Amino acid sequence: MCPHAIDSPTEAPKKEDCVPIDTSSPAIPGTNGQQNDESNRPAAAQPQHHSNGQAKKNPYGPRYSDFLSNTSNWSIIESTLREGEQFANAFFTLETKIKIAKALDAFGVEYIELTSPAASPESFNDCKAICSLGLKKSKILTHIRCHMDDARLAVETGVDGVDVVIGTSSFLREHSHGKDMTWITKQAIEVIEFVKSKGIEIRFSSEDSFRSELVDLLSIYRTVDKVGLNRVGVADTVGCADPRQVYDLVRTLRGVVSCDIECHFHNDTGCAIANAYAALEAGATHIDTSVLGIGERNGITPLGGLIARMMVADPEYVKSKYNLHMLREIENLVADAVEISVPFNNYITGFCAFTHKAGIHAKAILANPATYEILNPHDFGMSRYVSIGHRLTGWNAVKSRVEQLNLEMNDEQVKDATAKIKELADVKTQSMEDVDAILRIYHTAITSGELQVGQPKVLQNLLDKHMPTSREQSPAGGKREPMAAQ
Ligand SMILES: CC(=O)SCCNC(=O)CCNC(=O)[C@H](O)C(C)(C)COP(=O)(O)OP(=O)(O)OC[C@H]1O[C@@H](n2cnc3c(N)ncnc32)[C@H](O)[C@@H]1OP(=O)(O)O
Ligand SMILES: O=C(O)CCC(=O)C(=O)O
Ligand SMILES: [Zn+2]
Repeated sequence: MCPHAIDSPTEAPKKEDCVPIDTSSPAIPGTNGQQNDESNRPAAAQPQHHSNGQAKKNPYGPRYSDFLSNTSNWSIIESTLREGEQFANAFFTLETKIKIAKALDAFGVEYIELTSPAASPESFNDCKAICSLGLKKSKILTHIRCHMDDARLAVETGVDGVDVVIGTSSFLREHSHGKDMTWITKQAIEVIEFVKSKGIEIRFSSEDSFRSELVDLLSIYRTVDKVGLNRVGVADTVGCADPRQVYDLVRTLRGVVSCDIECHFHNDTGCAIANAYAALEAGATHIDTSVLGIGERNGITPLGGLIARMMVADPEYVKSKYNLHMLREIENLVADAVEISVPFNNYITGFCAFTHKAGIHAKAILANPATYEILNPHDFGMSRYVSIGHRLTGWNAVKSRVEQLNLEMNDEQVKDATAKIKELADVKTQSMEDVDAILRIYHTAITSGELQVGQPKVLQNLLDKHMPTSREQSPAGGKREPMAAQ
């Protein structure tokens, strides 16, 4: 963790306290060796097949009634280097911006949005420098006010497109720029015509769309669409919208404009990913993201969270477009740059995103990972873990470890050893090393005849002799829950 982290870190993960089940774990009985067999994953993550060989429909994909849905046809406008720069802790040097831009390009985002060149001389220079990188996949956009001075600067930088924004809600019309809809419309047309005349892409967006009058929104969007532009944007600037409101507005807008529709969602009330999904269902074409969701206040739709959601809707489409194994690297890069930790519960890459703990879950996961996983960690270069050294463990999970350790034990013996692990874990969580030692001591004693099934006291004496720390209290009096995996 970086020294100036503003996140309150949870306890460091302990990968060694878990059983990695991706690599060599043998099957548990009665499961036909399927614990790592991803072909067993249901339609949520891959199409299933009828006996006639035809692919079954993904139950999480669009339904026939979703004729507007673009959940299998959408693009990312990655705004870490614009919205993300508005995050309280962000300061990006040109070197860092270049690293982030190259990583996003390698990941495969369609667009990278940069801070306005009007913000400062360095912002102007950085914009030019990133445009001259010649990225392979991502087009470069910059984000400006609806103002000719900003537009002139923007086109000088060499960007592929310009994202223009102006507030249309009464809040912003009164307190931000003080202009009415007539002025906004006239100004928008002038800026759009100018940017178009330079042969680059142009998008017009209404800031604070969800607190704007619908009639104002539809009127200005219809006007700019007639003028001709690449996209119009809808922005939930204060994070007030819910998925139903988003669906309704985007569906209405889809009937009014013929250009693409971009959407931008703040996460103040926790709806940023759901709103992005609802927007795509209603016919939006582009979603704004930032890495880890960083942005003004608590940020916007996170790149990883959007990917997680869209993988469920159409895994093959997402995999075909993006280099998913890079997600963790990009998140670490940005987390370091803005001096935060990746949250423990982060989508896909959080340290426990693919760690299974409770015995009931562990048994089923070992039989078929799709039982308790809607996403496959392998798709993102991640591993799955089963945590067993705690009081919620079960004999099936312990048996899987016994087999990994190549110890010959029957089910009765495994259950007996499991009871001991649970007894000890009632006092303190057992590390993977502890669990392995208990199992080895148990195995040796049972094989030599020193121990019989159902003799917990004899077993405890053996553990006291060979593993004197086995009953030690944890510093928190045995109440501390384990951290499971990395
Ligand atoms: C919701 C969003 O995230 S929108 C994007 C936000 N991004 C930024 O603000 C980029 C960084 N900003 C900056 O560097 C500065 O604010 C600048 C360079 C854009 C402007 O700086 P200043 O000229 O000092 O003005 P200041 O920031 O105090 O106020 C904003 C000005 O822009 C005007 N304005 C605000 N929004 C818009 C808009 N969308 N279109 C046109 N003008 C606008 C305001 O009326 C105000 O003008 P004023 O100088 O006549 O009062
Ligand atoms: O340009 C846009 O569409 C969005 C601007 C923005 O960051 C916001 O409104 O929150
Ligand atoms: Zn924003």
